[in-house]
Order: sequence, then structure tokens, then C-alpha cells
Amino acid sequence: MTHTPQQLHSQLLAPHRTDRVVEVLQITDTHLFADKNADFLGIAPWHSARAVVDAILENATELTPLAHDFILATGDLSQDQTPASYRHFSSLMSELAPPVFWLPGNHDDGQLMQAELDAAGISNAKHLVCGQWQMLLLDTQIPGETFGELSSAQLSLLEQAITHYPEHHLLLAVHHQAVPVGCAWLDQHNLRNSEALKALLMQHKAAKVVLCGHVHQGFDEYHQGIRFLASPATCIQFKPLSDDFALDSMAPGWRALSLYPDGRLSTQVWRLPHHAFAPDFSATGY
Ligand SMILES: Nc1ncnc2c1ncn2[C@@H]1O[C@@H]2COP(=O)(O)O[C@H]2[C@H]1O
Ligand SMILES: [Fe+2]
Repeated sequence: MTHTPQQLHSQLLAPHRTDRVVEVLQITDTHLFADKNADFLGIAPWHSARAVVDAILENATELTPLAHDFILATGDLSQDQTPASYRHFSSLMSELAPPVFWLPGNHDDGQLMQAELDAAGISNAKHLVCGQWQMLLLDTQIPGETFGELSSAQLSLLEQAITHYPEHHLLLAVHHQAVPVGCAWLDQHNLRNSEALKALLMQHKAAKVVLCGHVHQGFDEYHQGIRFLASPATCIQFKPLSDDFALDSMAPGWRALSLYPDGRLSTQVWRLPHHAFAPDFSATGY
């Protein structure tokens, strides 16, 4: 059954018990190429994404079994918009047990991404209900643009989610940052209609978190009672608080989040060992 773009289609994920902590991994901005050895500002994104997956698997054996309920892949999964780049992504994710849910970034080819991830058996669900939390993945892509914007159809999905699930805390995943991260060169490529988004979120009485990719750095701020989080890329990192384009020496990474039944959350950015995948600092952009 096809769903009209404006219709919210919710997927219930175990555990349905509302007293359980929901464990989430966010992987973002893999920027993969068809060529596993392609160079991207001094590093090879397939190899760094491979190292991130290996580190997640290693964490699982040492700390706990891979106890995550699902993975959120928040865009810019491909840099060259080739079928092979998305197949590399699907193959890497297949090594991680939890189901993967995804959304496009400004570098993704939305239609090709949909076709390739569908073919790989990766879920197309964009609204998840798990425990006392709901997750909504929205598409901020404006084809041909670097900045993002939420269409009225996408905003309507958010309106439906908070109307149908008024008691469930909300983790909203988007690609573009909805609040400035403090990098002037990057904040020009932000989510343009973030005020419309925040106005809708303010109507929701349960806890609200907005999780994004795109900025290739950790970020964690509260604005008007909403927590805004951003996370490292699995490839190159951007230097925080830089007016002009600048790469960072921090290693590639990912984010883990634990969502508690009462609406609180704990979260941690994980990174590969320092100096792993050092970029070409003379790069001036891409
Ligand atoms: N030197 C630069 N100045 C401004 N924008 C840039 C520069 N280099 C890259 N970008 C764009 O900024 C974007 C931020 O992250 P993306 O990976 O979405 O893609 C990046 C490029 O499209
Ligand atoms: Fe991006």
C-alpha cells in the first residue's frame, strides 16, 4: 500500500514496554564513493567508515552485546551519487545487527538512495515508536542546494506525529542543523525554515530532541526547551567555531544515545583513536 507523502506511517519497534531505555546509534556523513580507495580531502571515506563499524563491533564485545535498538543514518551517505557507494553503505551496515533507518543529505541522490537501500532490504520507515519514545526522520534536502528546508509535506508529518502520539517523547532526525553551530561558513548551509520547525515542536508537551548530521562535529545545546544535537562524520571533521572552512584533527566518529522513559537522555560521541585518518589540512573545501 503506497502512502501519500503527507500520510504518517508508523512502525512499532520492540520493546513495546514503555519502561525500557531505548538505545540508539547515529552514523552520519559517510560520504562514500564507488571507489573504496577514493581520496576525500586526504582520507578514504570507505576505510574510515569501515574503521567506525569495526570500533562499534569491538565496543559491543567489550562493553555489552550490541544492545542497540536501531541505527539512524542521517544523510550524506554518498559523495559521488553512485549505486556502488550506496551498496558499500548497505554492506557496512549489514555487519551491525540493529535495523537501520535513514534520511537523505544534500549530497545524496534521493531517488537512487531510495532504490539502492530498498534493494538492500534496508527499511524505508520514517516514523518509529519504541518504548515511551517516537522517532521521526524528516527530509530536508533541496535538490541542487547545499542548504536545507522542510517542505509543507514534511512539516505535516511532524504535525501528525505529535498529534497522534502526544505522550511519546520525540527524537526528530534531520540532516541540516536547525540552530547555528558557530561556524559562519557552515551556518549559511543550515535548515532555512527552522523557525517553522521550532514553532511546531513547541506544541509538543513531551520531551523533544533534534538530532542532525551535516556539520561534521559534536554539538549539544538547549534552545527553548529543545535539545539540539549534532554528531561527527565517519570521515572528515570540521573545526568547531571556525569562520572560514577548516578541517579538524579530531578523528572520525559516531554518536550513541540512551533514551529514558521519563524523557531524559544520555548521549556520548565516540571517536576512533586520535590521529586515525588525519585529513589534508591544506584543503580549502569541496
Ligand atoms: N570552502 C567552503 N566554503 C563554503 N562551503 C563549503 C566549502 N567547502 C565545502 N563547502 C560546502 O559546505 C558543505 C557542508 O557539508 P556538506 O558535506 O554538506 O558539503 C559541504 C560543501 O557543499
Ligand atoms: Fe551535508
